[in-house]
Amino acid sequence: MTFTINADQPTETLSNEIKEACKSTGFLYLTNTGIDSKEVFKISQNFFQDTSASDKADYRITTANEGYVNFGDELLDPSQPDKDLKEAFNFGVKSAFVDNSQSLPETFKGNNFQTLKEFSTNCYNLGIKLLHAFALSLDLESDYFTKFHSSSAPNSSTFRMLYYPPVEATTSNGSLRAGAHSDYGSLTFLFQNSEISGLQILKNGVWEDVEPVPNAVLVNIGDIMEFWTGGQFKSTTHRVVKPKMTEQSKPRQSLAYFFHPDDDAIVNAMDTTVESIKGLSTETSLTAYEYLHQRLRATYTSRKDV
Ligand SMILES: O=C(O)CCC(=O)C(=O)O
Ligand SMILES: [Fe+2]
Repeated sequence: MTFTINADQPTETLSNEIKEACKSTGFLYLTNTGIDSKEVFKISQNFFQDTSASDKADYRITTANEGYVNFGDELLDPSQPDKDLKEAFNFGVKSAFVDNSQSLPETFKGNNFQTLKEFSTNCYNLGIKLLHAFALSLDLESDYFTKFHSSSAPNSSTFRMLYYPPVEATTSNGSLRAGAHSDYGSLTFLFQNSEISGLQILKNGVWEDVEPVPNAVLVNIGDIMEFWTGGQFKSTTHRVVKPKMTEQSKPRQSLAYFFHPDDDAIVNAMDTTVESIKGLSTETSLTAYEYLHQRLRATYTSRKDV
């Protein structure tokens, strides 16, 4: 993982710099994003560590993919025998922060709500800047992608807090904190608490460590963007393994912002010589909503909510 790029530069230059990263692994670190995640990490830590199991259960994940994912609930890679070693909380970006319709635990209300909402808005704005840069790097009109990412239309963008408890505090035999998967949307921003290792990407059949870079935001391309660009941008498989022995007494925390197109956006693969991308014919024309649910169904045959 060698790409570390300064976000604070004109979109035209940014587009030149990110092009190679998007076409090779689809993973890159962005520095100087201006997004401060410190408070959000604290809010997340308080929720996972100080909320009772029964209070958490009141907000159990819904069929709309919003709410609390209990430890042992999720299996990102269904070929694995053991569930992921993690807890999570999903905010539907539109329902939590635009419509105020997602029911939230007390700890996410008041000032904390404002902090979370601002963080989510900052991620959205950075996402728009990157989508402009993506379009320019492919010699397209600069609004080619952004016009399908309005902040208010129905969309599946999700802000997710992740909490991986200390390994020694769990009794599971599982070895993966997050099973191998690729993300589904346009792009993902991942904020990590920098001292805990474990994230890996699959490159040419080999798992490679992605070491955290302090104060940088990890960006990765999602499946829908890979399809949209006719396979030019890569949505790479990744996972989170248990950390080094010396770090196993500490939890890993991360914050993921999954940026998706509007549900009704029609996604067609650009001119391409590739016949299919991740099992889907490039002749197919789908809405972003249909695409997402097709991918979810293919990956999570055991999930009831799709
Ligand atoms: O927690 C992490 O570092 C990665 C999580 C991830 O890849 C995901 O939730 O999609
Ligand atoms: Fe992921």
